[in-house]
Formats: sequence, C-alpha cells, structure tokens
Amino acid sequence: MIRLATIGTSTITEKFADAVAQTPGIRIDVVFSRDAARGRAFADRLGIDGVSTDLEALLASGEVDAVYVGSPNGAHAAQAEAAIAAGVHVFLEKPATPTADEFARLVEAAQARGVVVFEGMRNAYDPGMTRLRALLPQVGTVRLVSFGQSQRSARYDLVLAGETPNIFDPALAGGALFDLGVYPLSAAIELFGAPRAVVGATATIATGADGAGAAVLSYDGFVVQIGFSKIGASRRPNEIQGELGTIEIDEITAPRRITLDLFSGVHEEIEIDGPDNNMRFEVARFAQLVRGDDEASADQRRSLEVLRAVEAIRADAEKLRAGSGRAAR
Ligand SMILES: NC(=O)C1=CN([C@@H]2O[C@H](COP(=O)(O)OP(=O)(O)OC[C@H]3O[C@@H](n4cnc5c(N)ncnc54)[C@H](OP(=O)(O)O)[C@@H]3O)[C@@H](O)[C@H]2O)C=CC1
Ligand SMILES: O=C1CO[C@H](CO)[C@@H](O)[C@@H]1O
Repeated sequence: MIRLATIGTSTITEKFADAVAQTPGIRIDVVFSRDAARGRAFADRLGIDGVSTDLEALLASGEVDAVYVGSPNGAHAAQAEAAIAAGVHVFLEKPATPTADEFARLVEAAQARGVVVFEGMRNAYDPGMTRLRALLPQVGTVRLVSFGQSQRSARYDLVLAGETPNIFDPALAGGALFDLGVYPLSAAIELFGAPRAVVGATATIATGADGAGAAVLSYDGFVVQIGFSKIGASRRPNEIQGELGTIEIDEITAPRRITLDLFSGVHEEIEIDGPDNNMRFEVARFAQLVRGDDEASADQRRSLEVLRAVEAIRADAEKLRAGSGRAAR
C-alpha cells in the first residue's frame, strides 16, 4: 500500500483525494497544511486521521511513502526537493515547476535517491488522448493543428478589484500560461513530440502575470497553434488538420467528443466514455511508477519539453514587453 500525504487544502486536493479513493494500492494517511485548524477541517472532510503542519518532520517520520504537491506553482520545487531528499516519492500538480531546469534537477535528485518524481498532467493519461493518437494516421500528413484552453477565472474579478490572488501572482508562478496553457502544450508534445522551435506572446494584466496568450510550435512540415486565457472564454474546438481530413476535439484536458471528417466522405463521431474525474488515470500511473512496474523517464521527458516550451513563450513575451520589438530567434 502506498501511503500518501497531501500538501494544499484547496479543491484540487479534494479532487485528487477522490481519485485516490478510486485507485487500489494507494491511500492518503496525512494532510499537510500550513494551518492546523484548516488541516484538521480538511482531513475531517476527507475522513483522514493524520494532520501535520511541519513538512520536514512529516517527510522524516517514515509514515508516508509519497507526497502530493497541490500548492501554488511557485512552491512546488522546494517542497518536492525536501521530499526527495527524505526519500519520499513526489506527485506534482501541473505545472511541475516554473522552469525546466528546476524540474531537471528534481529528476536527477529523484534518480539518485531512488524515488519517483511525476507531474500530474491530466490529459496525458486520459483515455480520450489514447483514442486521439490512434485516430491520427487517418488524417494523413498533419499540416496545421490548433489547440487551446481558455476559461475565465472568477479570481480575475479580484484582480479587477485591485487584488493579487495566488493564481494571478507572478511571484507564485501564476498566470494563464502556467495554469492553462500547459494543457494544450502538453497535448501537442504528447502527440507530436518536442517542437523544433516555439514562439509566443502574452497579454499582461494588472498583477504583472499573463492573462492570455498564444504560441506557435514549429515542427518538420507542420505547425501547431496554441491559445490560452484565464480572462476570457473560447467557443472554438480543438482541431488537427491533415492532408486527408480533419479531427475535431471538444476539450483538450479531457477529450470526450472527437469528430473525424475525411475528404473521402467518411464522417465519424466518437464519444469517449470517461469518468467525471479523470485524475484517476494519473493517480493510477503514479502508483504504477512508485511500485516500480514501469519507468518514469518518458513521462518526465514530456514534462520537461512542456516546461521548455513555456520558457520559450515567456522569453518571447518578456522581450516584446521590454519593447525590443520583434522577438529575436
Ligand atoms: N489538475 C487540475 O485540474 C488542477 C490543478 N491545479 C494545480 O494545483 C495547484 C494549486 O492550485 P490552487 O488550488 O489554485 O492554489 P491555491 O492558491 O488555492 O493554493 C493551494 C493550497 O496551497 C496552500 N498555499 C496557499 N498559498 C501558499 C503559499 N504562498 N505557499 C505555500 N502554500 C500555499 C494552501 O493550503 P494551506 O493554507 O492549507 O497550507 C492552499 O489551499 C497549482 O499547481 C495548480 O496549477 C489547480 C486546479 C486544477
Ligand atoms: O488545471 C486547472 C484546470 O482548470 C482550473 C479552472 O477550472 C484551473 O484553475 C486549474 O489550474
């Protein structure tokens, strides 16, 4: 049995706990919170006995095998580093860390310590993505792809009122790219591998974080466009255009309706029978890796490539913001 501790007491940790409850061989024993009363109330809600407010002591206690990091993005790296140093496996919420270097260092440390460091990227483990990959050859040579994730956040109202909620705080690696842009980026990299080049631009909001943005990923013979926003909403489906036809996908974080249209006249509508909470697939994968039933290297490579793309977009956005005109290549 894999004994977990959770870090973070927001709704995503509750959703993670629900996924864990549906997965054999793994359970949550301890809830960590920076605040004892908040931790107790959260643990009670989940029916968990253990509560801790001392992460170092918890990691050294030998009471947990693994930790789920559901804190703001900017806190991930230090918490993961502490866990790895204590010989505890790490499940990181997306994005794993703000920079690729930080994640590469965690991977190296985890290898040296004989533990797993893993990023919970929901769409990478969703059955809809598996189905999409299987359909891909039918559209022939891929030429143009358009993936996006735009959901207006209620927390943007706080920004408009002059506040800086965590999710829009640059000091905590907040913003639309880190929060939502990583989903379409990860889907592209999962399906097509690492791009040859990435260019991007973002729209800055009052907190200094990006509220929305776009990127172009260049591959040999085709192009992927990525859109992301937390301050507006999109009605556009995701699309893969090939020389033989087009695939349309309803939702890139959890594909549930995929439409295939070929120039030959084939029209197919595919419904994916997935659960409401698709975190259970990433939890199952993590448990498999912790048990040593498979290697984490491919998962880690994809996470690293996504973070490299994020960095390229951020670098371009910074150059454009600094007024140096056209982003240098
Ligand atoms: N996979 C998915 O679908 C989703 C993933 N996420 C990811 O989950 C993570 C958490 O996001 P979200 O819930 O919006 O974050 P929050 O800002 O709500 O923080 C999450 C928790 O972290 C703790 N926390 C808050 N501020 C800090 C801080 N400055 N330093 C350390 N800990 C802090 C709090 O727990 P306490 O006070 O009890 O210590 C809080 O409950 C992010 O990485 C995000 O990308 C988020 C939503 C959905
Ligand atoms: O990953 C995510 C998915 O959607 C959420 C909004 O509903 C985001 O805030 C979050 O970080």
